[in-house]
Amino acid sequence: MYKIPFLDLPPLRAAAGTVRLPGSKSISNRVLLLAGLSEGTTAVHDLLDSDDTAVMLAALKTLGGQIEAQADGVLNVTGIGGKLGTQAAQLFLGNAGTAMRPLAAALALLTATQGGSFELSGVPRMHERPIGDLVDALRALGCEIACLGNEGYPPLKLTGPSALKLDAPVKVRGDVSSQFLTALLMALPLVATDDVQIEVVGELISKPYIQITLTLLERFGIAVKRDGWERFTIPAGSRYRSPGAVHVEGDASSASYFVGLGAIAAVDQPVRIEGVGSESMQGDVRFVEAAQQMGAEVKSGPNWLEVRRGAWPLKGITLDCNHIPDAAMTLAVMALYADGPTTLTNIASWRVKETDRLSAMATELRKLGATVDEGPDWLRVQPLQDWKPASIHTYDDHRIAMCFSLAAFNGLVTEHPVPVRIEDPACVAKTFPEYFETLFDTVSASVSDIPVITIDGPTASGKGTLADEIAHKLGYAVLDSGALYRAAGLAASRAGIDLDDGKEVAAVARALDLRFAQGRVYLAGEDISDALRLETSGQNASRVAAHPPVRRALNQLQLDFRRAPGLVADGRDMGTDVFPDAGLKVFLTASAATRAERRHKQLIAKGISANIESLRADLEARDARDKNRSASPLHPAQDALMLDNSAQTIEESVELVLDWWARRRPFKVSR
Ligand SMILES: Nc1ncnc2c1ncn2[C@@H]1O[C@H](COP(=O)(O)OP(=O)(O)OP(=O)(O)O)[C@@H](O)[C@H]1O
Ligand SMILES: Nc1ccn([C@H]2C[C@H](O)[C@@H](COP(=O)(O)O)O2)c(=O)n1
Repeated sequence: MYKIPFLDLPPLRAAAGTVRLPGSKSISNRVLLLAGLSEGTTAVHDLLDSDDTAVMLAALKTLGGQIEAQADGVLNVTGIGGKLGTQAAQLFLGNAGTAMRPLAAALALLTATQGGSFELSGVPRMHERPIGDLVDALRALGCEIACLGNEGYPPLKLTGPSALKLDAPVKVRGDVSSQFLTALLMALPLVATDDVQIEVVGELISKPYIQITLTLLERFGIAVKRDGWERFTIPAGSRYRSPGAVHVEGDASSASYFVGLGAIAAVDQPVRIEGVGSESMQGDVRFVEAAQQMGAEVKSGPNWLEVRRGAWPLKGITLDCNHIPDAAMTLAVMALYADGPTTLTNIASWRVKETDRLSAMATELRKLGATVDEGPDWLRVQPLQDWKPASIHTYDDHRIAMCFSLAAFNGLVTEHPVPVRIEDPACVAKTFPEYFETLFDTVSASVSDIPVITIDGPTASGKGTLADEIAHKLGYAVLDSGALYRAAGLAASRAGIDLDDGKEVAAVARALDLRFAQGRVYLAGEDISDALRLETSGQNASRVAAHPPVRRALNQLQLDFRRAPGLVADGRDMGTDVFPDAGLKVFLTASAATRAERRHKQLIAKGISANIESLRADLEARDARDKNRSASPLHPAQDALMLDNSAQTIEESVELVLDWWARRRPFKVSR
């Protein structure tokens, strides 16, 4: 996951490949609660691992549930069998509506019948998300609930025991959030000694989510009787029983980004999405129909989808999105690529989600240059030709971060493509922690659009340290090109080849079986990272690097590191020869004395004895060879910025280079 302040998406061009979706958030948290309330142990397969499921799991543990993770990723949840394991607790539920609402209802009823005192709280935004209609329904049943901040909003305090009145139908509003009805449907089986009726007041929104609730309740032994979408009856004697094992479907709302991706950019090959398909129980799978209306070509199987671009530009549509409230946000960004306006209606529920999504979508789309009109429950988006480089604020809302990634394909409709900045990309942790990694595995960009920062300079000037830090802060990949020359020198000397024989060493370099993973370097499967850092490896690298055939042999390997979202490359000729079009070139130096001292410290820290004078002599000899060779000698590129860090800390160098980079980015918002 990219835990950085912002992630810049370069202009993207095409998409293809297979995406395995993380588990559905709605199903995951419902299954966890039902398993947590049941008798027996439930083996939960393919559970979503995210912020929202983490708070639910923590709450269940506090209430007496037992959670055990198996080595294969399956989670065994042993439920409380309807009996509270504690009489008092404070539960922090983050910004997880799928935890706050149903837990509040279940715990209110259990507290009423078994006694206790519980506080349910969340992040500040959770305390702005209404829960009053559910609280009213629970109070009418006899539960004692106090709103500790504003009336009708969390945090909540539940106390008991108190007498429950279950003989009259429980009334709950269905037109603000369907989660209130879901909460009652999941909680009332805990106390249904007689039939309990729920009556929905107002038109029920998001019916597919209620269908998920009913389907899962049935799996846990509760056969709710449904009379239209207005009346539901929990049968007398209902009791939760574990079904033994449950498989969580992939998240259909998360599928929408890849369906959108296919519709926009899968021209040659489809985007295949695994985890949801024609047999999905999730309502958001019907997003596929909306994408088809906009022009997508979609094939499907029971739990997969394959999406390609059909009509292009996409077709503007008008759609009542009541049945796909979450996925519909993706349509608002797809609309930028349409042939006419797209109007999304019946989306008032957007206003009470992680943020006021209606207002947020309109604001952020306008930053891109789009013309957007909004009403209390609708949004109209015009197609966009004149794109502006925008820094998208994400409001701690995973779906805003994910759907705006589709704006990075603007190069398909404009001659002047722009990058898109996604602020706080880690907010995707709510449902799809690896979203951006998955996206980058599925898309391609024009090489010249992928940003590169080069850091060249003499040995021990701190290039690697600076490159790693900058790359980490920007979410970019790193190329330590010296490691390639070091590996070539190591492999050649192990093979007994004369290091001055350029042709022979080049043959070795061409055949190198190198792999880079988690900061380590592997040669034919062997971890050679430590061997590469030896001083002899540095000297040997400098020798083999002087041969033009060796440099040519390693050239493509270096170019292959240039992948979205970007690259920081360090070496001797990164800015001069390998990436001459780099967006920022830094030439990093420090005095020979400083560099010898740093290298000395580095070696001593590793437990390797070293002499500072001979280190200095070695590095000066290496500098001289690297500067004076004919092939790609070490010298600053004409357009490089010079940085002597002799008197700087690492942090100061990093800040300075990030500042130089920020000044070259087209975004208005400063770091
Ligand atoms: N600005 C700095 N201030 C103090 N120490 C630094 C600074 N930059 C780097 N160092 C330290 O200097 C040592 C050498 O840095 P590093 O290995 O990054 O250099 P390099 O240029 O990549 O070397 P090589 O070319 O040999 O790979 C490290 O121990 C690092 O922590
Ligand atoms: N782009 C590069 C990178 C490295 N080399 C050579 C010259 C260096 O002395 C040697 C080791 O590099 P280091 O790991 O110390 O950065 O490799 C080069 O010629 N061009």
